Amino acid sequence: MMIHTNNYILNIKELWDDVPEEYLSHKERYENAIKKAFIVLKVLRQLHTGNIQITDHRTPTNVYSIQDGIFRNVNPLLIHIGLFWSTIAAQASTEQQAEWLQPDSSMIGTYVQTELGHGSFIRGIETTATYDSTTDEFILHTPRLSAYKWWPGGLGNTANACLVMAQLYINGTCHGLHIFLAQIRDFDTHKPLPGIKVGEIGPKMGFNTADNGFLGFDNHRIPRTNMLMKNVQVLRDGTYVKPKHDKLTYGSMLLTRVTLISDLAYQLSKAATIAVRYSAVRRQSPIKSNEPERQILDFVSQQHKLFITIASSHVYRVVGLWMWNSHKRVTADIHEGNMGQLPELHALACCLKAISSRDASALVEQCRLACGGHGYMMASNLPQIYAYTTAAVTYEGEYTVLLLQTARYLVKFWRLAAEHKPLPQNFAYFEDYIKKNFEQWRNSPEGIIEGFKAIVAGKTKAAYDTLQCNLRNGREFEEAWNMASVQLTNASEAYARSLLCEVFWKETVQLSTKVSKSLAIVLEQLAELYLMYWALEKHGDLLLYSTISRNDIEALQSRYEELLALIRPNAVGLVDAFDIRDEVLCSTLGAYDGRVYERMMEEASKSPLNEDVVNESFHKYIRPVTMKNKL
Ligand SMILES: CCCCCCCCCC/C=C\CCCCC/C=C/C(=O)SCCNC(=O)CCNC(=O)[C@H](O)C(C)(C)COP(=O)(O)OP(=O)(O)OC[C@H]1O[C@@H](n2cnc3c(N)ncnc32)[C@H](O)[C@@H]1OP(=O)(O)O
Ligand SMILES: Cc1cc2nc3c(=O)[nH]c(=O)nc-3n(C[C@H](O)[C@H](O)[C@H](O)COP(=O)(O)OP(=O)(O)OC[C@H]3O[C@@H](n4cnc5c(N)ncnc54)[C@H](O)[C@@H]3O)c2cc1C
Repeated sequence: MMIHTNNYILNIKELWDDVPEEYLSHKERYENAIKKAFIVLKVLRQLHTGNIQITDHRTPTNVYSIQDGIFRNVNPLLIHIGLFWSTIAAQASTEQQAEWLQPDSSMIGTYVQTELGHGSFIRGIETTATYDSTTDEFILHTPRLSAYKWWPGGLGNTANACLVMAQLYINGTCHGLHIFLAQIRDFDTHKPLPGIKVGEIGPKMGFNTADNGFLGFDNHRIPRTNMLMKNVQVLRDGTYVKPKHDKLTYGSMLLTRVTLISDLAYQLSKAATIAVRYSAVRRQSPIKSNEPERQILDFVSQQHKLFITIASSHVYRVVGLWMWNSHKRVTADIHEGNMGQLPELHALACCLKAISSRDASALVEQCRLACGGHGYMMASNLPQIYAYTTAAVTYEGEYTVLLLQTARYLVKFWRLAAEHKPLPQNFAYFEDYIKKNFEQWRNSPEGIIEGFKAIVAGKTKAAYDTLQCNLRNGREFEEAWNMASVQLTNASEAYARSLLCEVFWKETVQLSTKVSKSLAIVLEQLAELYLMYWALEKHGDLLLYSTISRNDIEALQSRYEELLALIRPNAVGLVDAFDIRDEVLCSTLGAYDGRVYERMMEEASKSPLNEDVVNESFHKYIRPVTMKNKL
């Protein structure tokens, strides 16, 4: 069968709610979401097996993006689809993949890593997998409360299998963290298997249909062949065959961090679409007293809040794709046994995941605030987008922890520079900074990119010098590192921003040669706006570390304001171009037809509190008090 994915899914009636999700209980929400999740899974399986074929050439991304409308919250099978499958595909041996990756598999899985006691510091994970050579099995065990797995999506009620991260023990020796496939529920009855304690962790700020769960093992046995063995093996006699790189086990986190950048770009484009369309419909106060009230989008301060969100969505889409391609390249190298590029990819993924999630949540919130009171309504969908987006600052590597990973990488290169050792081309600017080869400031995108590099060099130097000073004062390295950690994260953040500016600008300039002249102009305006915005935000750093002057900053401010005016006529067109359907936006404020007030009234009429003209609580609680006072 040939289908158009969007039309096909939009026509599956059971996927679309009559009652808004907010009015359901925690339990009803899950049950509603899981019903839909299995309809979506069926479509994905049909696409995978070729039983249905698409005419719109964009799946599974298509299915992925439309699911935001179907669930409004989160697909409880997100981790099954996004992490369980992909981890098996990346880390299981060919034989294991052939067995486990069957399209008609009974396994519904999840990725079980974090524990009550440890999330960031995964070497501290306490769950053990002890090899028993007499039975050729691993014994999974949760030694204490803090070792209970806590958080995995889909674990609470849905999954019957999982990939568990545990400390591998063979003959009393700990070989560190490894991944094991464990069945946790009976495939037929869905009851937890003996030795398994599993449940759901309760309501959260968002992700309330994600079915996050807890899990404990009481000496639960699994076959030896259930350890993921592509990169590392345990042989029948208990011989341990080491991986080529000891962080290959962390590959799923690396991949998800890369993928997340594009997902956050998409969340930003949703928030921008809602806020810009609303700002074109909403009129509030005239600009000149004798004129009619203006669209709020005409207020320059409103443009300042919103156009950076449009631009940032483009930045993260471009940089997300750039990282995706790097990941593909590095993975191919790793297959050939070459691990050389892995540290760089890890360092880039860490800081870009950290900054993209932090930017996205701040900008989504900015869009919500830009919609005034109406942005506070759940029916605007901005609170849900915010709750979803802000979670990404924490999961898959917490913000500060990831920035500190990138800082390790920067400090290594600074040390080389300080010792006058050869540097890779992309860090040649460290040497320039040390030699005080400062470029004359240029008020142009290229000039700003150079300025940002000077900030990276300056902040890395400051952090490095503090580190050295702490060491000279007798501190141990880890303590000295901790004492310098504010400066180290600042250096990492600056590095991420310089990468974002450079990659976005270069990719835009390249893209501009391939599109129409009029489109190229708008794309370059957006890219320039992004660079100017951040140069102005960071003007203090530029004054400290580059050759910028006060006059240059004033000129940047004027150009920035000019760009806001140039982008204004295209603002609605730019968000329309994100091409997000109303069914996915789920917003009274952001629908294509602009019927904001009508939709708000229609949504309000769905409130159960409007079902009775007089709510029964009046008779129970209000009237006895108010009538008594009258007497
Ligand atoms: C309809 C269907 C469509 C389906 C589409 C799916 C699309 C998916 C899109 C995604 C969208 C949404 C996803 C939502 C999912 C939410 C689910 C969330 C899941 C999770 O959160 S899982 C748990 C994640 N946990 C973490 O991330 C923990 C963070 N901590 C760590 O990663 C590490 O511990 C660390 C990075 C802090 C390092 O710790 P440690 O072991 O102590 O190491 P160090 O001593 O610091 O470093 C040692 C050296 O190793 C290097 N290193 C570390 N990590 C890596 C790595 N991953 N790769 C390579 N190298 C690594 C480190 O740099 C050090 O090197 P050095 O010594 O400096 O040379
Ligand atoms: C919505 C959601 C979904 C999730 N889904 C999953 C899942 O499917 N599977 C799974 O396994 N996990 C999942 N997680 C767990 C998630 O990966 C962890 O919460 C995350 O890695 C952060 O770890 P933590 O909670 O232990 O925070 P902590 O590490 O305790 O962080 C708390 C504070 O301590 C600071 N801190 C910690 N260590 C350091 C350090 N070394 N230096 C400086 N500061 C430090 C942090 O910066 C932070 O400010 C999910 C979490 C959320 C919120």
